[in-house]
Amino acid sequence: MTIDRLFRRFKKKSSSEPYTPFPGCELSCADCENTDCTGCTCCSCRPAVCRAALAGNPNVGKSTLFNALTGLHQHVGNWTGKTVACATGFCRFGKSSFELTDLPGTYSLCSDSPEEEVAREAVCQGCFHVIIAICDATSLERSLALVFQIMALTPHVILCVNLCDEAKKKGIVIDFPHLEELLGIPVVPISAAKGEGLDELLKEAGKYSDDSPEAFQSCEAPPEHFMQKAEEVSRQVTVYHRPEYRKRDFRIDRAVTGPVTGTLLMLALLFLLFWLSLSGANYPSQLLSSGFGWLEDKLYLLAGMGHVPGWIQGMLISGVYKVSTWVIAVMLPPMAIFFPLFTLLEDLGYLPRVAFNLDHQFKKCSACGKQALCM
Ligand SMILES: Nc1nc2c(ncn2[C@@H]2O[C@H](COP(=O)(O)OP(=O)(O)OP(=O)(O)O)[C@@H](O)[C@H]2O)c(=O)[nH]1
Ligand SMILES: [Mg+2]
Repeated sequence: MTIDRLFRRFKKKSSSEPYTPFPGCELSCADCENTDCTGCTCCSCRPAVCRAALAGNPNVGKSTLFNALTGLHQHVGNWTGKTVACATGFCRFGKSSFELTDLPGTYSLCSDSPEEEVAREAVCQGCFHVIIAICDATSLERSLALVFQIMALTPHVILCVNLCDEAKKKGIVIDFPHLEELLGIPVVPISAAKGEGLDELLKEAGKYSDDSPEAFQSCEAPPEHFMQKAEEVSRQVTVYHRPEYRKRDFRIDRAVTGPVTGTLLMLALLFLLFWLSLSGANYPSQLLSSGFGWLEDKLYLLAGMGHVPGWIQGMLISGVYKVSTWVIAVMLPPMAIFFPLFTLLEDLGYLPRVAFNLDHQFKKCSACGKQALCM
């Protein structure tokens, strides 16, 4: 997709000043109107780039926001731990240019898993003008703990409350002005998947571009201290209009992660998935192979009419054609069944529960439950 098409696409979403993704350009001038400044000669001044980090718990939509703003394609999915290394992208909003860094999700700045260390190092290095701390509107109490940890290190924090569309669906109402008052930092509600609230977020972030980044010490306070504060603040600003939604979620969660019910359900679902992929694939496989067989006869007929030498017919039709179509007929149907079903389970949020259920067993082999999803 060309920059112009991207520009037009993003322009449509934005009501006032558009944000414009552009490829890696360190030397973007705030006054330069070019969307791609690579090799631009009019930028004689130093770049006015606001470096912002997207930090937050796993699965709160950091990469979704990063992709929406930069036009890049970071891996997005409904389970935790997809982003394991920092990714950088650029975008522009009005006269401000932004260098955005998508960090791996972390629950705390004191954690010691490799990807969480990457996030901690990035935040503490102090190379960002502002940290955009992303929270999940549907579970504010959990996500706010990390925000408090970041706030203990730097005042340059914006709280971005994502998944507001989901919260609305579940009848969760958050008093954002009160939250802003309690925290003393800007709070911007967004829905990254729908591209809502992104203008306001960039407007807030742009205000920090003149501040100079500074390095911080890693946080020393115990995470429990921040968790308590997070619960308190969340209780004061959140109203649940449909508590039955929460209760139903809890009940389902308890069933799918329970030691007995969770394991039985997981085995049954995995069995069903493989059975559907293998048995269900037989019919389309047969159909494909008879179709390819019919085409093979026609190809031989055509080759005979064209007086193609027998050894070339054998090499091309019995060799290349037959082998490739055989592989397609055997491999394509199971994949066409397995991957959409797997994606459905992912979107339903079941895969993180599988990772949770298998974590204990995987730990015994010095691995972790998340690795089960790749197997
Ligand atoms: N409904 C809704 N879903 C969203 C929104 N933002 C993100 N999601 C979904 O939330 C899930 C997680 O999004 P990611 O962007 O992968 O989350 P992440 O924070 O980068 O996760 P990690 O890289 O694992 O830390 C995906 O299934 C997204 O489609 C939103 O605003 N609304
Ligand atoms: Mg991510």
